Amino acid sequence: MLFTKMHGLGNAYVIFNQLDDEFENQEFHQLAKNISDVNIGIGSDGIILICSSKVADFQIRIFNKDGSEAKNCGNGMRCVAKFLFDHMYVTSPRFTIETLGGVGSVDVEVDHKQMVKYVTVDMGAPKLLKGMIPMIGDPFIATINEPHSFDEVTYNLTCVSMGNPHAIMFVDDVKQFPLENIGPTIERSVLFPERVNVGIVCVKNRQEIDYRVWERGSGMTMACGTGACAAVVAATLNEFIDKNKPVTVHLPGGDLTVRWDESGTVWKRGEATYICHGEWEMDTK
Ligand SMILES: N[C@@H](CCC[C@H](N)C(=O)O)C(=O)O
Repeated sequence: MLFTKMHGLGNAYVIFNQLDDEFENQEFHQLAKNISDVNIGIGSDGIILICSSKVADFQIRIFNKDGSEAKNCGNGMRCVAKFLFDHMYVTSPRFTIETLGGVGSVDVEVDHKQMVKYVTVDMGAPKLLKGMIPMIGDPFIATINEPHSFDEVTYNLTCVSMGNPHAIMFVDDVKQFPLENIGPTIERSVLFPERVNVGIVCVKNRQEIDYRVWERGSGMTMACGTGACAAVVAATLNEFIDKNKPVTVHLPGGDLTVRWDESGTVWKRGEATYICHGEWEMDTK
């Protein structure tokens, strides 16, 4: 089966184009675990399948490194948009992609070789109520700077769903904060029945934030597109930054520009990059 490995700011996915060549009888959860493994597979943060859609131009399915299926993937959307436009599955620079979290539109910008360099994704409106995250507690209230204790330490959480759930904390220094240790505890806390992506944010000024993430199902990654959007929404809700102004999000893998506009939509712009193309040997697994 032919694959393309791509990354969005170091958040790497092995992409299988199912438009021309479909997997037969595959157990995708196990496949994602095998492929993502750096020793017995290709090594990635997960896999993405590009499929046809009844409601949008294309559909993607996203599987994390641990085999769990995710509802949305901001970096994956940019990678898939680049793949589809560069390989001429679409000629219009604007098209739509369906995920389990809904339909988003993408706008591509090309370089001098007519290859996609930047992609802007309409990430939709964030969901804030606990019932929509989902998170235990009153389903009709939002979680903004709410104290919760994990491993006997209290952290203030702001929770945002961008199709997938994010718990955001504000810290003084994202590099010094021990996210590797506390991330897995919060991810699997009883507070979050579907687990959660855990992000830390340091606000540099009203146009710039630092962000690091522990991803549900994939662990530490170099970037998370939905997480960067959730971080900007959380920083706005806590009045550190302003709605409708573009914010540069500095991630370990590079920068994204995110804007939460007055209509409620979150826009995200950034790069997508090829790593390699190859063939996955189905028979040997
Ligand atoms: N890295 C992605 C998000 C992938 C899914 C996430 N781990 C989840 O399970 O919700 C992104 O760029 O948004």
